[in-house]
Amino acid sequence: MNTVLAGHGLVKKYGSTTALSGVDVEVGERDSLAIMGPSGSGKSTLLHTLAGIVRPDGGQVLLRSERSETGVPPGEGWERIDKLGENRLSALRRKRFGFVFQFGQLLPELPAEENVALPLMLEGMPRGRAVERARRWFAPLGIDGLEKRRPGQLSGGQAQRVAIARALVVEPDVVFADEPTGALDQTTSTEVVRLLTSVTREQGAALVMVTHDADVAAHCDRVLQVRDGLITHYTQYTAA
Ligand SMILES: Nc1ncnc2c1ncn2[C@@H]1O[C@H](COP(=O)(O)OP(=O)(O)OP(=O)(O)O)[C@@H](O)[C@H]1O
Repeated sequence: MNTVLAGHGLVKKYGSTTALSGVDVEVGERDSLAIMGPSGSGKSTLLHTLAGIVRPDGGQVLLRSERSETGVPPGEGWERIDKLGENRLSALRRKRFGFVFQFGQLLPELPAEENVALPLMLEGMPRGRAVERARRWFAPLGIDGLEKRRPGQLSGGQAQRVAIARALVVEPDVVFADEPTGALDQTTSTEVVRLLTSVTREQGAALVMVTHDADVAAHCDRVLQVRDGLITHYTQYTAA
């Protein structure tokens, strides 16, 4: 596996609650990892720690450095993202990570194409170019023709596809998905997770997904079970 993101010995405490008790986890290019476990077991804390949203109390989060033009990572090859200052961390999150949540969290007043273009505009790309780039994602995600619709005019499954397009538009190294199918029926959920895993893989990105649904998790290469802040089980579906 060509590792892109790794957490080593991750510990996170909230007062007297230990949400993570020393977790080791890695994801690689084109790799998809599902995180499962009972409510309160530490799944979201693990995803947020890997994504640089929650800072761990112990351990390290390492992200492979961006490749230079020669293809060789500069410096030592890894960024300790748990040690970065807030400004660098949020810039890195915008550029190198994509996020999909349970409810797409699309901006209701903007048409779908502008919702997808938003991360590019935040990076300073002019609106016209960003929207043109955003439109390219609609056909691969099976939502062409819906570019001008506002989120309120989309079904739950269509809105999640727009959210997936928005996560991928920056060509991130890692896509984080927190219960991306939690609000969808079984059939739509299967369609959405199939797209999420296949398009992420085609982009060469890694996928880290929290889900309660074993059928959804089975679309990932590996499934990790968390209980009381510890990994209790790994299932490998395909050779990494
Ligand atoms: N911001 C916080 N402040 C205090 N305690 C927290 C905070 N976030 C999480 N916790 C606690 O840490 C533990 C792990 O929470 P986490 O949200 O990671 O679990 P989860 O497995 O994602 O749960 P669920 O499936 O219910 O979303 C729980 O006991 C939770 O109450």
